[in-house]
Amino acid sequence: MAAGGSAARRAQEARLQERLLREQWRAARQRALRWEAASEGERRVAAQLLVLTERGWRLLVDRRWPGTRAANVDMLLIGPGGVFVVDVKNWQAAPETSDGELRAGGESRDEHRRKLLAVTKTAEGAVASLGLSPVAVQPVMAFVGRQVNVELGRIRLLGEYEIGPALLRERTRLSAAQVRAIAEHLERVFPEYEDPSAKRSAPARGAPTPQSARTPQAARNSWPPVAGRTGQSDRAPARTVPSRSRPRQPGSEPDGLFDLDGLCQAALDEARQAPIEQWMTFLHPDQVALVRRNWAGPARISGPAGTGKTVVGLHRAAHLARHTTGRVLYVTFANNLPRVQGTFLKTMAPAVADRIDFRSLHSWAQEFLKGRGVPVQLNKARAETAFSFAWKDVGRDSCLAEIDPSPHYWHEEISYVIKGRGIASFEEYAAVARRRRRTTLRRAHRRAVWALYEAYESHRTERAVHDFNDILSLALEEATGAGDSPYRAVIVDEVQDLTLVGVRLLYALVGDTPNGLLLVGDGQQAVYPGGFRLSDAGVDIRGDRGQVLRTNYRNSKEIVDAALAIVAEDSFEDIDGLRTPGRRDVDLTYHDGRVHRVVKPTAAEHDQALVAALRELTPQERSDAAVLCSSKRAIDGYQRLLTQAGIRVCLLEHYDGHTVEAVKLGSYRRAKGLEFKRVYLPLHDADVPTGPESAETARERGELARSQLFVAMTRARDVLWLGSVRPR
Ligand SMILES: Nc1ncnc2c1ncn2[C@@H]1O[C@H](COP(=O)(O)OP(=O)(O)OP(=O)(O)O)[C@@H](O)[C@H]1O
Repeated sequence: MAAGGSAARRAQEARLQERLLREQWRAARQRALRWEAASEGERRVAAQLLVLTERGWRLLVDRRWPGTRAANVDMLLIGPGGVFVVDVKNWQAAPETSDGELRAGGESRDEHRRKLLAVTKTAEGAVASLGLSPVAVQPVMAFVGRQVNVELGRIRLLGEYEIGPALLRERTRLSAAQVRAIAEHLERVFPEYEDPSAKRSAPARGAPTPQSARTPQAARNSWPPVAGRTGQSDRAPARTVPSRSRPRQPGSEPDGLFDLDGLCQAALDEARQAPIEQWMTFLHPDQVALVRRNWAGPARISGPAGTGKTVVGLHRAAHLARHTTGRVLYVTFANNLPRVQGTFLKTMAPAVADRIDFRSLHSWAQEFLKGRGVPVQLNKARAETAFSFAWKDVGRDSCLAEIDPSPHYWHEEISYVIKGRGIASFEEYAAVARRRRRTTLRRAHRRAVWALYEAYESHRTERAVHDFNDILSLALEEATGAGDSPYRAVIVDEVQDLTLVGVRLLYALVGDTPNGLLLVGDGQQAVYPGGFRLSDAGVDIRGDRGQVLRTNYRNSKEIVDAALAIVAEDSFEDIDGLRTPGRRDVDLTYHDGRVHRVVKPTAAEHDQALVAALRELTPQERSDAAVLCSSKRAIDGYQRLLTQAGIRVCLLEHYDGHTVEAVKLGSYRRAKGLEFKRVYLPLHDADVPTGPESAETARERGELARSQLFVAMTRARDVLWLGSVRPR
């Protein structure tokens, strides 16, 4: 559509929004004015919130705080944006926040903050029993006659006129059915309050029941949330900031009760926002229990693909940030995943997002070293040159070439076994169990590898450069015994992809402190060579500190079966040392996904079929689709092909979790931890050996290729497109 056309459409939408809001506002105002059951302050705030009930929200007013004899909760508001516990304040003096404390008129009012947090906890407990994540429950203090919009820890302080727009602007977390179910549950848990000292007057006839201001179904449904595009949260990052509260300017309030402009703007913002993924809010009660569990030391969550490990990890991060004052590090091996996870967490738990660092291990280690004044000269290309020289000098003509003439295998041996494990002497290397390495190396071979390693180190230091392993080793040295860790807790996602030195480094940051280290991952999804056992790192996980998730929430049986068929013969050793068969049992909950196999006689026809399949999709469907490839060359080729075909592409390395109207394109490895409604794997079987491999190194490479393909296949929720070329 032309720019002018879309501007006209937007203006028309805005006019329509405004007209409908005006009608809803008039209806709500009439009801609020007739409603005599509440105090003046509550009535004024409720008047603001009643307009939300026209848009699918449910308002419970003046409820008894369960477990107390006489305490009440002013309001519980349940809507598409989540559950809000609202405490109304009609104070003479403006609220102030300083050093995390609530004050007014120069005096501490912190008991009000503590009470609101306590009652919020009760509400969290109530919704947790429905499988709703506690992070969806937010405490709000509403100030009558004030203009204020600040945060005090996780509490939002909002003025009478800000509260409606602010809550309306919240992203959609709950469906209409969920809102209904939660409201009904909370209505039971928080019964109507009866003031023991004075009975309040009943509402006027014809007015809605004040304790549960419901609207007729038709009216509530007249404003279903509209799926929009931006996916951006426009809330400021959560922090405690000085109060900017000031009395409302006379004349700035339209008609005394409502800020119609604010509501209109909020409604438009809401319409532009994409619906939040359901999974960010909902957890199974078993998952809620893990999120809240108190662990006396390091803990681990494992389980097959799609079983909610990351979801639990993210909620756990939010939970820890909420219940401690320190920072939380959420770390993975891959570069792009932390950006995506950070975006999800910000939407899910904005109040604590600024206390959780989402980082890839190497970028974090580099920054850590920089902060400590340790010079780092990371240079991948020059380090690789150093290895090429070393191979030429001492590798190429050694006994290693008999096992595998490709320098690549021996480069991996140095990276993942010697340097990845921090091995410092030949004797140590000679004795080490080379986890997940298939070749049998006799002492003479190990000597040759060690000579190659020493030559590499000498060429590397001559060039004064570091490789990625050096960064981790330097950081480990720096962190060991430093005693002043910047983190209260560390959560490691996809832990199976780390090297032993990487795990030791993260362990050094928090040690055995309670709730300090949480390792999340699945050995079957290892996409890098080599490996380690937790015991090698000295991490002791015992009893209930090792948890296994078994319900796959992502893939249908057809997709899981196709993926498991690839790795069925590959048993694997996980980081606890347990050997597990490739074909694992998993409980399935999702039934709609299907596998679409496309076999063509030539590469050109195969690629045409891919383009045709992508062209069939609507723009919305394309933004939920990913084309994944096993090599960089294939990615470059498909990027050209799709772009020429007029299909917009977003490389996975640029994807940050916000919705983009483009097909995602990237490698199997970069797709780790992500998921898409449609996954397209062109030439998926081209590089994957299926028969028995004779050479040990080929066997190892085959296993790794199958693991990577397995990871790529299990990213698919609704459609898994598998392309192959088989000449006739
Ligand atoms: N209790 C739940 N109810 C519904 N969906 C859920 C639940 N828990 C997780 N999910 C969904 O299941 C999918 C997989 O979750 P998640 O990515 O956390 O799994 P994972 O175990 O980390 O997967 P992988 O190891 O394959 O990366 C996500 O779409 C998530 O939203």
